[in-house]
Amino acid sequence: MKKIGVLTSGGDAPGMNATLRAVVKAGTYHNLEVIGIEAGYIGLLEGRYRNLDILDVEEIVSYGGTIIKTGRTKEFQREEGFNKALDNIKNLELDGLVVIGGNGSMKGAQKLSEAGIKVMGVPGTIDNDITGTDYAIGFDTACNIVTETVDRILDTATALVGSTPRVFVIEVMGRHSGEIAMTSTLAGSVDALLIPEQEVDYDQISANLKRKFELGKNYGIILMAEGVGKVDEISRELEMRLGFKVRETLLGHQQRGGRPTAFDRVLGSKLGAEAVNQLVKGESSKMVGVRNNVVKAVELKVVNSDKKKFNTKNYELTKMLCY
Ligand SMILES: Nc1ncnc2c1ncn2[C@@H]1O[C@H](COP(=O)(O)OP(=O)(O)O)[C@@H](O)[C@H]1O
Ligand SMILES: O=P(O)(O)OC[C@H]1O[C@](O)(COP(=O)(O)O)[C@@H](O)[C@@H]1O
Repeated sequence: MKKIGVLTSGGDAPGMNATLRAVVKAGTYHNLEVIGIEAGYIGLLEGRYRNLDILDVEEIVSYGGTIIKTGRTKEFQREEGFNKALDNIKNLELDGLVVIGGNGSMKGAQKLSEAGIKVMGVPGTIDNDITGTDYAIGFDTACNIVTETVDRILDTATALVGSTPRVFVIEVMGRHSGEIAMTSTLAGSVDALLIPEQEVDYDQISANLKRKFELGKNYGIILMAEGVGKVDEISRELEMRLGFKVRETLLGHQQRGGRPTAFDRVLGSKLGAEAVNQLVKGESSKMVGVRNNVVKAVELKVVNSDKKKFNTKNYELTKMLCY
């Protein structure tokens, strides 16, 4: 093995740069040339790439985003585009490819491996919705940003006394996954959680809030994942039941920016280096992940065959903490 490629794909996630640094460092350590492919599968289609050496990545461990850019492209999923990508991998004479990304990216990685390319996946998505790993790179940073937002809203919620209680609904990312909202509910002072994995019961939420208001609490904080609906519509539903104005916060892409937490830097460093170690050992068609604090490689076909198991224990705990 002489030359490997690396790309970041799908939604960017804080910690992708720490992962890239580890890939380049581990590759260089193993005497490999490392090629950074730009903008995910777009770079494979368009032949956009550059050499990465240790000086390119020396300082990036603390940066958000990804220095080689990420991207989404439907063309890669079509036969013609996919074949173009395969030709470019062959022209580049890559002996292996590290794909850092989310669920869609892992599906693309599996297709490449089925076409004979030696591929190793690394889970990178703030959504933490990938089977085969307890944590994906970026999730911890996103949860910290959401937790800080809840703390800030809590300060203003508790400071101002009005004629009616003040209720705040915060929409966080997660089209298909409530992981960010659920974990941040465990971390902050939250009264209700709305996630796409569970049916939303507006009556139960407003009854719980009213019970707390009767106890003397004069505010409420609700976290909802974007997969449940729009924050303004959810707020109107709650207003109808509560009988007063509900305030909305749409957190958006702030959750994907800024410096990665130490957790995400360490995770990215471990998984990036392990992806290269696995390729050097001759392994392929796998994704490196962390299970019970141990770094392990899982077959991509297992990763892609199942939706990540919902953490029922965490959900039960949120019900108690929100009560
Ligand atoms: N089923 C698939 N087969 C092949 N490639 C895919 C598939 N799904 C997604 N991809 C590729 O992976 C890219 C990233 O996927 P996407 O779902 O947008 O992000 P993420 O990897 O973060 O989940 C897509 O733009 C597409 O090029
Ligand atoms: O940046 P975009 O294209 O608006 O995408 C937003 C989506 O990307 C994410 O931040 C990350 O999703 P992926 O990692 O699966 O791409 C989602 O939470 C969010 O719904």
